[in-house]
Amino acid sequence: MTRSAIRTGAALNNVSAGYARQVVLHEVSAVFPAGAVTALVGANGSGKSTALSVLAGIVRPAAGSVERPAGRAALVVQHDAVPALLPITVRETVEMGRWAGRPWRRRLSRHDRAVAERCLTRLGLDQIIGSRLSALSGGQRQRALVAQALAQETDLLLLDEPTAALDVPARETISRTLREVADSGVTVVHATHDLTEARAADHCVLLRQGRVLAEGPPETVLSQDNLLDAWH
Ligand SMILES: Nc1ncnc2c1ncn2[C@@H]1O[C@H](COP(=O)(O)OP(=O)(O)OP(=O)(O)O)[C@@H](O)[C@H]1O
Repeated sequence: MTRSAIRTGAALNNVSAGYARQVVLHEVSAVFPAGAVTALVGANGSGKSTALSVLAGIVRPAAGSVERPAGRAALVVQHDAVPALLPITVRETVEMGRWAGRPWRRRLSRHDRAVAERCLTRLGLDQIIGSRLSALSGGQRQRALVAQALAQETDLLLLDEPTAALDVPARETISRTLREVADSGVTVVHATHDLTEARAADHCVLLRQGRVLAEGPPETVLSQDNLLDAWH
């Protein structure tokens, strides 16, 4: 993606943010292009999840500003952060995506159900729609969570290590879906430790100890020197 082709989908402008006892992000500025997949890369604790939470509006910056599309963002947290014993089925999990931001107890429309159905199929979940979330493997659960996020039909899709510890087919299903969603105009941002995946992104933001070490095309951002810097 050339600089001139970049249309901003979301951006952090000089953002400092963190938690009660700790500032995690220090004056972070980064652009997340619309209609593109951005990989957020960095060592453990470098602030990737915190940056996603700031973009999602869950963590409020102590300083700086956040640009994002109007409406809610969909955030897919790491699947082991979701209580495995939630007594709901795969279908219910995905349909919950249609409840997001709506009045409580409003019935799902035919359109809502059709959208959920499409998302279930897209993530290859047709055979297990009636299964309890608690009965699924990590990869199946992750695909259900991605389908739930897609069902929200947002312009900003954020995912925290969506393919970590998944087998190759599950990883490919999710990566292909993220690509298709970005091609439809959505701003997709995923945190990843997988450099192959990061290199397949359109844009890359490399964090080191809560600061942006490099931003731009993956082939330049993920240079040997930058990677050494980021991990030391
Ligand atoms: N909810 C929270 N409350 C307090 N501190 C937190 C919280 N979430 C993260 N932190 C702290 O913020 C720092 C950055 O963590 P963060 O999860 O953003 O990094 P990360 O790059 O996503 O790490 P990883 O690759 O391990 O997932 C860490 O020191 C962590 O302990």
